[in-house]
Amino acid sequence: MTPAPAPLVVFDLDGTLLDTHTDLVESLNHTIAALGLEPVTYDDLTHLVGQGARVMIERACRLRGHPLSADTLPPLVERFVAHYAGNMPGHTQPYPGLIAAMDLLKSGGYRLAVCTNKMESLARGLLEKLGLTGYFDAITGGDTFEYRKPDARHLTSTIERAGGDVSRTVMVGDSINDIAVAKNAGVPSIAVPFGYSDVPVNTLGPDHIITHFDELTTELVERLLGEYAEKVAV
Ligand SMILES: O=C(O)COP(=O)(O)O
Ligand SMILES: [Mg+2]
Repeated sequence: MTPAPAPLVVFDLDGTLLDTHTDLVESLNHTIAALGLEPVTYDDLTHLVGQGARVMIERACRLRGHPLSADTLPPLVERFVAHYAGNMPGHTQPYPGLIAAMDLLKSGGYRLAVCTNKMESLARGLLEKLGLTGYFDAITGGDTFEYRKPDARHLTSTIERAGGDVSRTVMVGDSINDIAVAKNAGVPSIAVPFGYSDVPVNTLGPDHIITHFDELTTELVERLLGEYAEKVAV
């Protein structure tokens, strides 16, 4: 019998791996200030983040009563990217316990990957600045493929790039896109409650919730993989 492939843990980025909120708010407010719009707040972010910078800017402008037309968006996206990339890593930090959890998973032979709707270049730049790139076998963003979360193919393509196997993968995320992409791809999901969901994460129907990364262990991943395999076999 061939041994089971190494388990793979795929992480969302904004609100899951990294607390990016201060820098997202600052760059977003810098961007919409060009239109004379009032700043948005941290609480607004839960409704704005999830589909990348372009959608975040569109949503923020709509929130401030200024819907955009297609031709006004590109320069604003450029303004956001220049400001955000120019300030990286800014105030952004890994959530507590993340590094220790990733070290433990790696020492257990696990593979790790990032599947984010953030632009791939921004995700890579940020992880690089924080010295985290080396942890991941694959990093894919909202513009890496022609599809993105919650489309199952964003996750399955990430798994493929990371050299993982769908039947040995767990997805960790903070918002509806992450839980939905996991369901769509047929992998178990773990939700974290400290990110940018506009609803309590238990209502998203994840297979498990962790409130701190010290709960993310090889035992937990194996248990979820086993339970999920039993569930789909029924
Ligand atoms: O930047 C976004 O809008 C979403 O990013 P995430 O997929 O890493 O949460
Ligand atoms: Mg997220």
